[in-house]
This record gives sequence, C-alpha cells and structure tokens, in this order.
Amino acid sequence: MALDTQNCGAISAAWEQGYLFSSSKNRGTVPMTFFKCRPNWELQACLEKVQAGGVDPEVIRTISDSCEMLKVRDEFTNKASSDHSNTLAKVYSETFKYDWQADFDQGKTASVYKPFFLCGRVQGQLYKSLVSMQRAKRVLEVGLFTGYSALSIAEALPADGEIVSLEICESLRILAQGLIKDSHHGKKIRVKIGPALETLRRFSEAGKQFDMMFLDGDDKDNIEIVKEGGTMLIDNAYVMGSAYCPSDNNPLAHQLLKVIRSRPYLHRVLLPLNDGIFMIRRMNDVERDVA
Ligand SMILES: C[S@@+](CC[C@H](N)C(=O)[O-])C[C@H]1O[C@@H](n2cnc3c(N)ncnc32)[C@H](O)[C@@H]1O
Repeated sequence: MALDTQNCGAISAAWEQGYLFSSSKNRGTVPMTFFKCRPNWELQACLEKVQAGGVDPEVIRTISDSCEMLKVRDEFTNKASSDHSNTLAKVYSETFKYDWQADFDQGKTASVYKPFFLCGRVQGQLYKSLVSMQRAKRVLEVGLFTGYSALSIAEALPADGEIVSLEICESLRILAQGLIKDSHHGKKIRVKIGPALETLRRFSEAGKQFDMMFLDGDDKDNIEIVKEGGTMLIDNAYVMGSAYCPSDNNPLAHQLLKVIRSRPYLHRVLLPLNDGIFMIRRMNDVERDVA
C-alpha cells in the first residue's frame, strides 16, 4: 500500500478512500455517545429496519432494549467519570453546532468532517489521567481537530509543559485556538500545520523526543519519537470495526496490528474504549527485571 504524505497512516488513508463512514445511514440520528462504536450503529440501524418492516414485536422489543441498555451504559460511563472543564464543555458543544458542510464546501477540509471525530469526555479524561500518571512534560499529538484532546492533555501538564499538535488543516488551528482561548492551559498547546508524516520525519531526523505520543491511527510505530519510559497511544485501533469484523474487506484495517506485532520489543494493550485505543510501551519499561 502506498501512502502519500497527505496521509498520516491507515486511518487517514481509510478516510480518504471512504472506508470509515460508509456503513451507516443513521449516524445523524444516533446520540454521540452511542455511535462511538460501530456495533452500536449496526444495532441501531437494524432496529430502524425491523421497525419499518412489520417484524414480530418481541424481536423489536429485544433489539430496542439492547440499544437502550448500550445507550444507558454509555451515559452511565460518562457520568461516573470526572466531568470535563467548562472550556472542554464549550469545545465539545461548539464542535457539534459547527457547520462542517460549509467548511467542506469552501474547500477548507478534504471531506465533510464529523463532530464525533473528537475523542469525547471519557477518552479525554483517560488521556488526562494517563498524562498525569506518566508525569509527562512534553507530549506529541497527531490530529488537533477542534482541540478537545489537546486541551484534555494540556490540563494535566505542568505549567512549563507543552503539547505539540500536528494538524493538516489550517482553518482548524484558527477554530481550535478560538475555542480554547478562555483556558489558561491553552498556552501549553502548540500547533504545527502540515502533513503529519512529514513533520514526524523531521522530528525523528532532528532526534526530538516526547514523553508521550497520541496518534489518531497510524501504520508506523514511531516509537523512536517516544522517550525511554514513555508511552504511545493510538486511537481508532478498531478502524470502526473493520479491524476485527471478519466480513469487512478494508485492506488497510489490519495493518496497524501487523506492524506492532512484528516488533517484539513493544508491549501492547488494546483498550476497548470507543473505537479502541492501543497503549504501547517498550517491553523493557514494562517487564523491568528482564535479565
Ligand atoms: C479524529 S480527528 C482528531 C480528533 C482530536 N484528536 C480530538 O480528539 O479532539 C483527526 C484530525 O487529524 C487531521 N489529519 C488527518 N490527516 C492528517 C495528516 N496527514 N496530517 C496531520 N493531520 C491530519 C484531521 O484534519 C483531523 O482534524
């Protein structure tokens, strides 16, 4: 597979080739928390089909109850986790109000961006917690979007800490900066515009290293950019279900696991939150008494 420099990895490539958002016509009607996971969409789509087609009411009730339970579980998970800050709440709600179609029509984005691109409340709080556990000072992120994950991370950084966020789209830098300007943590966020692969290559050549790295799907491990003892997190590891769904023939979906598996010096754990988050560290930072 040839990835050009516009693509930072498998996820970007999958977006551009229309794989990620082709499987549900019902996304617009499903609440945000409910469709961060493809099996949830599929179930919702199935419910809508059977409701329209004169199916046995007992079947409809069972599917409807299952949908409801998943929704309620998501809401419960949100409420049980720490609340996000006022500025994060603003970023979140403004992202949902924003006219993404207009940005696309004006040529600002390569596709019609969706509000659910942001990682969401629970994932944001997970990032914040992990950054504090790592006692990270310098963090690298690929994919700023409206700044939700960047600000979640910045809130856990010390006053002299920094998150460098790589983003391909200039208009998003302006949008995100406007949304986070009320937070004093915003000054820790530095945005670099350009194709992430090129910026990563430059960082790597210059020997730049970070305590933590957050990728939105990538087929490289990029571990050399992470300091010894550091952590890399890769979001969208499930590739919206394509990575594990036997009937899905997305040729890019299996690449990430293949690349990571081929490196025995990496410890990996796939967290089943939202679209799957790979947490990767060097094996000798995890198994610390290896002879
Ligand atoms: C899923 S969104 C990121 C969401 C964000 N991390 C959050 O949780 O709020 C992915 C972002 O990556 C950007 N992007 C896509 N391909 C890129 C590339 N090759 N280089 C840099 N940024 C890229 C997109 O413009 C988009 O804003």
